[in-house]
Amino acid sequence: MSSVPEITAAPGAGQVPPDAEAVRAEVGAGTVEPAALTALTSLQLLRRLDSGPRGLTEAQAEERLARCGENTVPSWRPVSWPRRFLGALRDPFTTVLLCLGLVSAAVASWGTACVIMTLVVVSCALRSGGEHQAGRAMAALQELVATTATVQRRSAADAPPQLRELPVDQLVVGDVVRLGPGDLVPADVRLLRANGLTVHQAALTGESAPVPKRAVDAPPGTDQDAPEPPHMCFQGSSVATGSGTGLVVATGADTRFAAAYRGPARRRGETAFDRSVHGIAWTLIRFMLLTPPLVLMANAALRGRGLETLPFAVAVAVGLTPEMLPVIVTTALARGASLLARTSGVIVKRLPALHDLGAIDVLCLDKTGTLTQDRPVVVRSAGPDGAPDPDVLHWAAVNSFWTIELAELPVPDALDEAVLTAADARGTDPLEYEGIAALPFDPMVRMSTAVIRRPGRHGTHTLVVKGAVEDVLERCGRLLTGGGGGETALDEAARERLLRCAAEEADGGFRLLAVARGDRRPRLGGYTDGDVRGLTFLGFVALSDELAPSAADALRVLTERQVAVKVLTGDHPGTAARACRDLGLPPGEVVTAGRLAGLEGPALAEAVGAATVVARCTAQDKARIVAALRADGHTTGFLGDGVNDLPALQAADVGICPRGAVPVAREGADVVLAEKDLTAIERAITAGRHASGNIAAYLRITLSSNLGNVIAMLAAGLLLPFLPMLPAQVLVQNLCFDAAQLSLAFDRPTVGAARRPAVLRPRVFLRFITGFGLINAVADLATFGVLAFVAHATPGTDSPTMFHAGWFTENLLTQGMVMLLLRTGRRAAEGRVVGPVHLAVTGLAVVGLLLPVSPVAPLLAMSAPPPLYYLLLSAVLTLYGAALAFARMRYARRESGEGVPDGSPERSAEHALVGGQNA
Ligand SMILES: Nc1ncnc2c1ncn2[C@@H]1O[C@H](COP(=O)(O)OP(=O)(O)OP(=O)(O)O)[C@@H](O)[C@H]1O
Repeated sequence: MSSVPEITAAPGAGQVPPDAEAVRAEVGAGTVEPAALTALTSLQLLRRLDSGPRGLTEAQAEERLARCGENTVPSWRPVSWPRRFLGALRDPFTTVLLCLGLVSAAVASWGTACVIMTLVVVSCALRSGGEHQAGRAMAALQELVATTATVQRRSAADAPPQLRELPVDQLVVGDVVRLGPGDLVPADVRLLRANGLTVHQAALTGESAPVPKRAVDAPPGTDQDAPEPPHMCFQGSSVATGSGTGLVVATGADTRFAAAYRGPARRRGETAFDRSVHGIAWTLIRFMLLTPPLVLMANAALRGRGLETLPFAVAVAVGLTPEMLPVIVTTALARGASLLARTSGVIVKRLPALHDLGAIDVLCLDKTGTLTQDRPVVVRSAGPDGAPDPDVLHWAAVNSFWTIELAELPVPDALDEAVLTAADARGTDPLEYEGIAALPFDPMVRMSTAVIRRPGRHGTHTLVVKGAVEDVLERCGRLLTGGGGGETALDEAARERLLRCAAEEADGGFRLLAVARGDRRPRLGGYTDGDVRGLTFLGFVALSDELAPSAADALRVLTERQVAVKVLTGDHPGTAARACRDLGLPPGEVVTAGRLAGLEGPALAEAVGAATVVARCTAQDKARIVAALRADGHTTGFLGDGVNDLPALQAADVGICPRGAVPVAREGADVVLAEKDLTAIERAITAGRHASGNIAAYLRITLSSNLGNVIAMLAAGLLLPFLPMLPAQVLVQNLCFDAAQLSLAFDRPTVGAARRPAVLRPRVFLRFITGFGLINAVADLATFGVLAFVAHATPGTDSPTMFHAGWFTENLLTQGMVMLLLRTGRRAAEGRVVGPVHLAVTGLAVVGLLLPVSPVAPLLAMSAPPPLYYLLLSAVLTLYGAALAFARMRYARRESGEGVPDGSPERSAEHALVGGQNA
């Protein structure tokens, strides 16, 4: 990796600043012509933008902000309610309903068309209202984790510049900003200074490897005219390594990112949410589209009817539609997310991520700061022979001091701080050397280098290197011997011995830094990674890092909840394995990323499946492993906080980071924890499983009863000389169902609902609802039998109106029973709580029993059935309830594994289905 020591902007000689009006117009418009960005020298550009190397004054910045507006990408501004309503119309269910409405209107079936339109409007209004509310709540939550930029400003023209953290949206053209590892580039920036700076700009160019950047002041015509000029950093990219200072040249809608932005900020491919909820929705839509032709064919074949059955066929398809699904999904997820934020400080930035949290069956996490506290303390330093040697710590501290100093790192690394604290206590003074250049820590090469000049050695530069043992040893050709400063060649045997020695230290749980040094002739150009060769190995510094207090408990609970934990770390395998063992997580086979290098796809997933720890991972290794696990069918979460965690955060179904993570990780994650505390993840996973459980309950209940109704409608359509249900009745019944089913989004789930990953698998799910739908159909058909008997036994009651009323009552009552018996919510054994579902079911029963006997009944073409009907109906309902309870018990038993071998697809299918009902 190349790096260049600081290059400072050269003066823009001979350039006349434009007149003040022109500057104001240009800055006011928030634009500078692209050619000026690359063609002018830094100083010319600073003048052009009426700024300076010391930054803007607060007054200038305020005036520009008022004139140009905030620095936000236009497409990320809040969506208005009417736009949300129109957006809801694009939902696939709504589209199918609209098509069915058009078909009805085309055959002049106005009643059915009106019913369909009412359903569409009600569900779109509820959905867009819910989304609007959820969007506002999410925006408020996201404010809590909003990214800031380090900006250099002055309180007055003659005041000294001060660095301060500012919300990114407050930046204006002409601001001078500082960039450090893990920072998001907050606007389009022309670099004034850079040190070892590399940026990830995949969001703009698709290139995954970090790209080196440097300040360039040469005249135009060189590589600065390239599409990706090396001295420009664009909004949407992030700092991988090094540091820089830059001038903001474009903000908001004028940035290159805003121009290129189309659609969501990142596309991570199909997530667990897409696979389950969307998968089920599309399967249902196929069924809905198939239904009308099937009904037409059945009527033609069995009753010789023609196209006149089309409105009825359409009504049957509408009956299958779970039109409230989007509303329930949004409500359940939004409610879960806001509860989680209130009770645990966990912020879910993307609503479907809450569902995906509930479906996680593999959680990958880094070690440092997650399993450990990331508060390293130096315990000893030793020479190559293992004997204590304070000199090794001395050189490590010289490296830390000068890399922090020269690279202008805004936040020093915890290891550097620990080394400096320990060396300070022993009287090391790095200022006795002169700092020349620095290659800050790069997680790809796993080392940092400081170039210094030692007192009295004018013709020599000394490279002081510290980093991971294997990597530093690779750059060493010699070895320090004894205390007298003698050196010897580093042969293979010595290398093996040193690696063994390091492994022993790591097995003790220590983090290790290897330290090396090498003298060079001074060079004029900048130092690069290629110069770090032929060093002399000085020894090791060992550091301890206490385990995180809550980690052991959280790991145990995660295991109980059937979440497999994988530790993907950049650290030594021994250190990581020891941390796992001490936390009660058996490390199993410990592999290094190097050993997985040649593996891809299923082979990689299998190798990782057998291991708990994968050590010496780079950022790309972590992402590759997460992607392979996902491709293998796992719903994968990734928890990380460092700059080297970003690709994995984006590759996972759910990227999770703590609030203290580097800005780029916070931006890339879907879920932000208040603390880097594993117990918070466990609570978040539980909340996700509860929300998914309620969505699954809605689907189970709605689809089982809808399917039952459709089968009954088909049978009645073939058997009866009149329509089994009129459009107005379909409408009232559906509206009652919809209102009642909303309560499922607020249901309180059982303890058991969180025991295993909540996955909805479309095929298995459909098998489940077919079973329960058939029971419902049998109940409906039995009701028809009862109605026929009552009509026969009670003279004067054989009218369609009595049939309509009788079936209406039965439908609402059976719907209520299904809701009580198939929901995920609290069972009687867990407490006698009257929840929203109980209230909704009571409402359904009241409407079902009273409406047909009320004065409204004639308006809906209903007439009250005789008492005999109610008597017989109670018998039907009792049998129906018993059948439902029995079927559910059987499913629950199969879910707990009786008769189904462990690990069989059928067993996991049952998990998916009855997820959490069995308390
Ligand atoms: N500031 C630093 N200077 C020099 N070497 C470092 C520095 N920080 C880490 N290292 C070395 O690089 C190795 C890998 O560090 P990296 O930051 O990739 O992973 P980590 O923080 O140890 O683990 P995790 O991936 O679990 O957060 C460390 O084991 C250490 O030897």
